[in-house]
Amino acid sequence: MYLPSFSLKGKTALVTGAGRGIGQAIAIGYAEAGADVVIVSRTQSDLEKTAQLIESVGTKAYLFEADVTNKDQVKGIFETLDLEQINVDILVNNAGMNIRSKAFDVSDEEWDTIMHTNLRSAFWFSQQAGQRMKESGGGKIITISSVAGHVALRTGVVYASTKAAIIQMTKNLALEWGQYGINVNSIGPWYFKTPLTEKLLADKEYLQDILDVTPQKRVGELPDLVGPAVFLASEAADYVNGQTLFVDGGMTIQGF
Ligand SMILES: NC(=O)C1=CN([C@@H]2O[C@H](COP(=O)(O)OP(=O)(O)OC[C@H]3O[C@@H](n4cnc5c(N)ncnc54)[C@H](O)[C@@H]3O)[C@@H](O)[C@H]2O)C=CC1
Ligand SMILES: C[C@H](O)[C@@H]1OC(=O)[C@H](O)[C@@H]1O
Repeated sequence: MYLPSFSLKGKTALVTGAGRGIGQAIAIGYAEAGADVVIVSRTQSDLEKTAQLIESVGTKAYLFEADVTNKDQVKGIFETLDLEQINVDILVNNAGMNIRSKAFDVSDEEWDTIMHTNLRSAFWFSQQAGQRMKESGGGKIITISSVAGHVALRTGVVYASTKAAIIQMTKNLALEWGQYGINVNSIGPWYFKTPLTEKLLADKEYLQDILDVTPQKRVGELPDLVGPAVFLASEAADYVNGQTLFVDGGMTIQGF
């Protein structure tokens, strides 16, 4: 038999920023693939909506209203999961944000907010989940990067730097943790319509600029991202480690 399983039945996934957008889509997609899902975000009402959608599919949702830039709250999530004997088999570091300032205008506060939200929080969650995965024999860690970590975009140098750092952090964690049966990979999306990008994508000229550099001539639809996220979380990707999978309609190979 050659076809490995793409099912997540019997697994528990933790998804940060699962209250809306890409994180919510991945959380629901994981539930559709059979996983129970620990969902983390700052907004309880968003979490409750996602939980309802997960439970309508028939798996369990565990809600944590938390700020991923607060280390005590991050540690507290894992301490609670330990007490409830809930093992995280799959971690998706998705929470992220952007302030699209020009380089000359970036303030120290903006630098800190973007770096802490996008990069440091992913490292903290990876440390917490990775330690437990090492003890339990393995697991999957997936961090959401961006094409902005691979090619230069006009959407801000700090954000791009966090996304490039995620790509390298993914390689280094895979190097250290592969021996424990932990697969550490990253997904690099191009534009997908979410609250983060809605306003930009509503601007017809901006959207045309995007399509002009996208071989598939469309922005991503959330199922386009959930498929790769399920693949990387499943047994089908057991020998994929340290990689970044760009889900971009061909944008990163666009030449002229
Ligand atoms: N939408 C897009 O076109 C692209 C998005 N991405 C990345 O995908 C990820 C998700 O993006 P979207 O769903 O579009 O964004 P979004 O803004 O729609 O959702 C982000 C989620 O993260 C949560 N979050 C933000 N800061 C947080 C904090 N400090 N603590 C807890 N939760 C926090 C928000 O509450 C929200 O639920 C981000 O890492 C983003 O950089 C990457 C490439 C393209
Ligand atoms: C594609 C990028 O990750 C995305 O584009 C935006 O405008 C967002 O702020 C992100 O940078």
